[in-house]
Amino acid sequence: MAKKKGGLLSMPRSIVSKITRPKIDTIGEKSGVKKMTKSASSKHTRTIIRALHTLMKNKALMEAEIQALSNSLATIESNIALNGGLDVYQKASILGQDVRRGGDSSKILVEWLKELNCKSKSLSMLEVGCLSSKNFCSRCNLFNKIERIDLNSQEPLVKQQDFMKRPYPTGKEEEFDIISLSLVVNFVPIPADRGLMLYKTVKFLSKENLSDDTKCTPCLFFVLPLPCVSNSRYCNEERITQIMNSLGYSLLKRKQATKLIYWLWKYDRKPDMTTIKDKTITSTFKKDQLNPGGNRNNFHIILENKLE
Ligand SMILES: C[S@@+](CC[C@H](N)C(=O)[O-])C[C@H]1O[C@@H](n2cnc3c(N)ncnc32)[C@H](O)[C@@H]1O
Repeated sequence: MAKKKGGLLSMPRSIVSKITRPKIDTIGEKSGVKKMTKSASSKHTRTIIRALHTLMKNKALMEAEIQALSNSLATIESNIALNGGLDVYQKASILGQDVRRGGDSSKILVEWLKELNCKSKSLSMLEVGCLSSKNFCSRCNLFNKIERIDLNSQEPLVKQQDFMKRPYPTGKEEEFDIISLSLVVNFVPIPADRGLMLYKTVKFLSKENLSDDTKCTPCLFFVLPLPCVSNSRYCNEERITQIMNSLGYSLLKRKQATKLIYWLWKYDRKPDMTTIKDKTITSTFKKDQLNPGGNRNNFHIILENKLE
């Protein structure tokens, strides 16, 4: 449940707040159980007994909390299953694409690539969160290689793979000119994982043309539902720009539609010039209240200092 390992740090705060520390930490250690003799004072024995009571009370509290959390988890899981899970969600997304935005988002990517004179026909792309191998970019003749992945593949041309667990490239042939993250980052439930996902994109991009202003690759096509930046307490477009800049990206194209926002970001800084050095980024982005107020959502992206 909690990420940090070790002692109280790993417990939910609700539990920790109810836990009282016994005066001695561990029964049976130096404090005297083993050495206890008839001569032990009654004060000393009372301390040991009280400590054990406290530990047992803490244990019972924790077990009750774990049971409650496990019940809540089971309810959430059964609700997900009742709604058909990811599979039904994806089928609804495929059906919903045309109605929602007059075609799939890759149409905008292709328009932009053409506008930017990216007509090489030899581009490679990694499409993360791919629902269909028949979308616009698959029919546009700009790409000579498209690798499509999804957590739950809907067809054989889409590989079932979690981008977060994809091994990093070991050579140029495993890198891509373009990565597409269309409506995927908002799908990731944990804000720090959203940041990690964006960070990981740079690992998979080709480093060729990095500082060549005349080229539009390597680049990232990034799409979010508009309310993620227009109506979130903790995120706005400026924050997205800061995060992307800190990762070495500069904005090439932007389009705001009624429900979605699209960006094309060029990865244009040599690794030694970026803010990422030795797996540490100098700028960190936390859950800062940027737009306080009611009727707002809580979408945000956390970019942590230390990255894998
Ligand atoms: C809302 S759909 C978007 C699909 C499509 N890209 C679009 O723009 O319509 C989000 C998809 O992202 C996929 N996804 C989320 N996290 C992922 C990850 N870590 N690796 C691969 N796919 C992921 C989900 O399985 C889901 O199919």
